[in-house]
Amino acid sequence: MSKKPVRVAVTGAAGQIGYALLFRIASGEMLGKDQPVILQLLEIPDEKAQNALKGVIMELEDCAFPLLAGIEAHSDPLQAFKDTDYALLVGARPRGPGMERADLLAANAQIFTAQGKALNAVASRNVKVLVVGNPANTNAYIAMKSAPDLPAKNFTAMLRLDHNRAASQLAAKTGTKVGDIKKLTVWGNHSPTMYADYRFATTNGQSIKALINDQVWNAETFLPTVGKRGAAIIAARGLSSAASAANAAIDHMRDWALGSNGEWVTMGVPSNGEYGIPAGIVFGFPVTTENGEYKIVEGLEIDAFSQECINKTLAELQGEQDGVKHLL
Ligand SMILES: NC(=O)C1=CN([C@@H]2O[C@H](COP(=O)(O)OP(=O)(O)OC[C@H]3O[C@@H](n4cnc5c(N)ncnc54)[C@H](O)[C@@H]3O)[C@@H](O)[C@H]2O)C=CC1
Ligand SMILES: O=C([O-])CC(=O)C(=O)O
Repeated sequence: MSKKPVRVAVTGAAGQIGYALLFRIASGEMLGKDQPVILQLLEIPDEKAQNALKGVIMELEDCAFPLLAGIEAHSDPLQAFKDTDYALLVGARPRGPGMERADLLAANAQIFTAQGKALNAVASRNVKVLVVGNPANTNAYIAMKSAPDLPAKNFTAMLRLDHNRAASQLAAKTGTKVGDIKKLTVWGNHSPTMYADYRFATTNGQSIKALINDQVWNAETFLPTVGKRGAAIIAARGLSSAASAANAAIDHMRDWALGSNGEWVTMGVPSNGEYGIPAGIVFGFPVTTENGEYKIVEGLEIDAFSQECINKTLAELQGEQDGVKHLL
């Protein structure tokens, strides 16, 4: 018997990430080739954005995806999030000329407060939320705080692009295949302060740290390359990462929904105090996933260098959280 369709809400659906994301969700790459989906798409109530969304919907129709059981276009989050099982919050206010970080935080705080409240009011009580729009960790924190009737653990932020970027750099450095890399993680904020940590990672069962054996490369080449990769893409393309961001969103949601088969993946999730990260902070952690739930990998040793990196990214997140405190 065929499965009942699930509802997938995507915000910023007419944007660049949306264009790289929707077709893959509709073809079954996120939730499985046997799972029908209804897409509930949200864009701002602006003629140009709504027209662009119509065009994307026409293209989705023209793909004749057998798993696509319905498509809706909305400009109101209370409609877009109705009964939704999955919510990918991609749309966010980009930084404009002369805008300071605090202005960006305030503009996005408004968006994610409203969307958190709407999820709280109308989404499935088990909705799984992924925040992609930047600043992703803090936006996820705002949405979570604005949705007190939903489980906090259902609000997550996207660190998977950083994880995938790190895996790719390590595969190149060790001359091995990216698919052979296990037990990699990225701690902290989705920003240049994130700490990509390969101390536990293996490739074909061999320790990557032992293979590379070069802390100067780690500190002076690897970490800045992964941390500044978003800026490098913008410099090269004139636009920020879109296909790779959409790919990471698919990876994040697929693993959360369908399981990681015991492998570590990185998710930004609210801390329960693990590794000394204050409860509630949405932080990149190593997790394993099973039966639609994630579990933080605990008990890893944190050495002095790693602690310093974790403290730095935590301090940045706490600064962001302080910057929006008065709005929550
Ligand atoms: N977490 C991560 O790893 C990454 C995050 N990003 C972030 O993802 C976000 C989206 O990126 P792009 O698709 O390239 O941007 P984009 O500007 O091409 O598209 C964003 C879309 O969101 C819409 N939007 C804005 N506010 C909205 C709201 N309140 N409700 C619904 N829709 C809204 C806009 O109309 C626009 O169509 C940006 O914040 C970007 O910085 C990008 C790459 C990686
Ligand atoms: O850097 C940006 O603006 C987009 C982003 O988050 C990334 O590519 O990691």
